[in-house]
Amino acid sequence: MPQYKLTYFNLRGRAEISRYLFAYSGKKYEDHRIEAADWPKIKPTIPFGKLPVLEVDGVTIHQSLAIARYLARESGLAGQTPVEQALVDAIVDTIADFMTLFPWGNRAFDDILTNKAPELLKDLNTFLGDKNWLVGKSVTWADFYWDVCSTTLLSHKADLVDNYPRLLALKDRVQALPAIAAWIQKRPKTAL
Ligand SMILES: N[C@@H](CCC(=O)N[C@@H](CS)C(=O)NCC(=O)O)C(=O)O
Repeated sequence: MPQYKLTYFNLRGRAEISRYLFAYSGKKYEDHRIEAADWPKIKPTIPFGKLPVLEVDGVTIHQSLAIARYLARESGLAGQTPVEQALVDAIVDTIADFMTLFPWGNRAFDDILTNKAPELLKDLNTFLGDKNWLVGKSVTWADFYWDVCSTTLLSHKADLVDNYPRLLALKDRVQALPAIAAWIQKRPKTAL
């Protein structure tokens, strides 16, 4: 079993999708959380100077979605066929595009949630339809990514998904997976 070390700030943020994947797969890893005050001295030691990074037996992988995709492939959560894998990636990229709209900490945040989120939610809801999972017949990391990102969005606007009970039910389904439920219970409580 490789030695894994995931380094990020003490936030859910861009590392939480990988923490879900570790939790679900049961793989042991070091959940290394650095203090924001220590970042300036750590940054020059990190390839490409951004977090998260995942060290796998001494190899450092950067970019949160590359890390998560790698973990998902390792655990059979990346889709069962090449087409499913492409659809999983497309859904993740769609949600990621939306998340990158946010100037975090800026007042425009509320405008985006009110004016831009409905388009994404409508399309995701249509894509989900009456299926249990976004892609294929079993859970994938696209379902995890929806749960992780929407949890952050809902912490800013609690009624954001109220018009989409199937998307809310999908969150419940993800959070009811025993390994995910156990992780949510024990993870450090952070605002983001
Ligand atoms: N696309 C990259 C973005 C990485 C990124 O912007 N990370 C932020 C934290 S969420 C960071 O390291 N900020 C500190 C800095 O840029 O010095 C990813 O998904 O990993």
